[in-house]
Amino acid sequence: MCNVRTLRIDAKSIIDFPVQPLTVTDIKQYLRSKDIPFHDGYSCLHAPSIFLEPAPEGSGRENYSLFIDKTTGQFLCKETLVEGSWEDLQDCIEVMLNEGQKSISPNVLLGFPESLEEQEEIEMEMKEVQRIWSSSVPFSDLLEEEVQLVKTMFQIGKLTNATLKKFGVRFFKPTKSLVFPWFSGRDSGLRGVKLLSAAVKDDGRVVYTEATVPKVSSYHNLFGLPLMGRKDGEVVLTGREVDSMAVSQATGLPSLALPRGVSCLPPILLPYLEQFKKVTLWLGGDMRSWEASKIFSRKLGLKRCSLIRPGEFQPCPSEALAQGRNLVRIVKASIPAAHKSIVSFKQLREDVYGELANVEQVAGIQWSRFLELNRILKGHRKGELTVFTGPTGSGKTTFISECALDLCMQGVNTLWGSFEINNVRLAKIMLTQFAKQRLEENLDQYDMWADKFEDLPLYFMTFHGQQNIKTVLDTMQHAVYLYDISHVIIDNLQFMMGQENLSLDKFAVQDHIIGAFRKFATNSCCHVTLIIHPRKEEDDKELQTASIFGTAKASQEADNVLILQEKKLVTCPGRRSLQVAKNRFDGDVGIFPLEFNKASLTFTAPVKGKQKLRKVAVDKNNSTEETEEIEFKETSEKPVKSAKAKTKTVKGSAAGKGSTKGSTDGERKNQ
Ligand SMILES: Nc1ncnc2c1ncn2[C@@H]1O[C@H](COP(=O)(O)OP(=O)(O)OP(=O)(O)O)[C@@H](O)[C@H]1O
Repeated sequence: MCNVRTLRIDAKSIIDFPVQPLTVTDIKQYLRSKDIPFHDGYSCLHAPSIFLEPAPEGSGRENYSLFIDKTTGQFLCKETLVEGSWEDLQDCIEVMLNEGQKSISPNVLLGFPESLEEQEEIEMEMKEVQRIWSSSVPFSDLLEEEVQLVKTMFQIGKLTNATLKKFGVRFFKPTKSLVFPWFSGRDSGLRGVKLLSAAVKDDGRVVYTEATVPKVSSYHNLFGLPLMGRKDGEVVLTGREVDSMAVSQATGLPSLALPRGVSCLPPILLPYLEQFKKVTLWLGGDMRSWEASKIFSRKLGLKRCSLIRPGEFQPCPSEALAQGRNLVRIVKASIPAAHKSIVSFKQLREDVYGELANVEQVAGIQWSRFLELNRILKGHRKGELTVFTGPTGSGKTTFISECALDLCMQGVNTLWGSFEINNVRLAKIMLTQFAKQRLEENLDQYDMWADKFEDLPLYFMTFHGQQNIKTVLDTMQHAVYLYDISHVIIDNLQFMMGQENLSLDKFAVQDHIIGAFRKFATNSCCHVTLIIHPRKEEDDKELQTASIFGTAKASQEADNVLILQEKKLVTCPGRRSLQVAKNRFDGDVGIFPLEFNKASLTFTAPVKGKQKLRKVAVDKNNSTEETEEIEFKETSEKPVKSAKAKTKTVKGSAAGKGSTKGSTDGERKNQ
């Protein structure tokens, strides 16, 4: 039944996914068959909550607080905060109707027992949230010089104290962090905090780091939510808390910040955005934000979304405020997200300009371990299809694993379809490459590396062996919706061949499958890397594009063709090189040698000596004993580089080992 899971190999990390994908028609038909009224919203259907006593008939107070995601069927009752899968909801409705009731207690699902370990973790996290919050200081309690210093540090000099107060922002002295609270929309209870810290690097750059409690995978704060009025019909969605405050202060418009910026829009947040007839996405000032805003607007419903195109005069909101720009005018100049399929150059002209003016960003994410790939391919771009081949057993999986890991460590949300080797083996390879050392010999470091590894936006399909292409594509689509996946790796294509129509010849089947992946990559704005075996060649011959198994379709459809070349030299048996045989982006092709390191399974240099944990500097004067154990992610330079700070004393705080289950965005939290 379930096809996607995160690394943590336990039942809770599996997402319910029906083999037959759900359609909105199925959901509507079911609700109608049970006489449950509903409205058709933007991303969700709205129905009266079955978890609340129904309002007296004719009172007009019917509470449509149950939101059912039109794509997944996942539901959330905004009043009781009960949430769960479509199957859970159906079960609840059946039980309710069987008992002849008009509502059902939220405890049916709320009471779903978490494991003892999970309960303890949640409790510990909540204590940590409270501890940080109560030892943080409201801006009104800081001396004016301190306020100015903090504002300078975070480049928010133009934000007024009144705005900071309105959004409930505080300052946590021990780590010199801004504290953004996560208040539940329902009862204003504190559910979490995000800490933003600034540090000056040796070269004078200021690097901002973020930490959340609870851990980022279960931190679902739409910052600013308690300030929304029931009647507000318009919102400006930003990628950072400081941006939302800038928009709110300068325009007076309601504004919300996404918890993880441009990296994803978890569907669990969609119900909270249903009330807005107009959503303006102003996610930042670079091309990545622009791409993300186009992708997110699909989830939100294109028709109600307008996008702010980044540019010299339209930076991110906080920068616009700092530069004294007119934010009202920028919001007014936003462009509708809904586009016609035929466009004139007039409509494209700004896009073309954007590409010309931002050559580096358009080239995609840069590999940090494979500089030669950057030189030839220029970067990793969304929506492309890469075909990768190489002799049997030459190290294709091992190489692609490191290549994908490199991108994932930089915030590329990644989904693996490993049909040949199981996920535990694959994760072991990746973890070894991540740690750049043989962990078998350093088991004492396992937890430290596994904790960091778990924070990567990395997901695995649980398929093994031969699979049907439609099921695989449906699962990929589902994962793109849930996790904003932007890179899927399929290892390998041959595992999709066996299930197809046997009356067709195998080349036709393969062509059909390649066509389907191509279409998926383009339509979902997701990079697909497809491993295909080569046809049988003589052993000592180098492979070429024409050596890819099947017809020429694979290389025609691919944007990039990569070949792992193996030189059978007696003197140097492990010698491999990577050939870029096709590059549709700018045509550059080339080949470069790879050095394989058997201990770290990497094709790049392993670390020398023992790995050291990075420490986050603390203010000695202010450091209470429990100040350091907070996990930070750098946000300014490399978006998802996680460095964990270790504590002197505190046990079991949020960043400690196993502090939060690797819970997934789509999972039921049973709050
Ligand atoms: N450059 C290399 N030199 C020597 N051994 C390597 C090299 N790269 C990978 N290996 C080792 O070779 C084995 C096979 O690697 P891998 O599974 O990545 O190959 P593959 O090409 O994906 O295989 P298949 O063709 O079966 O799909 C692994 O044990 C791996 O550690």
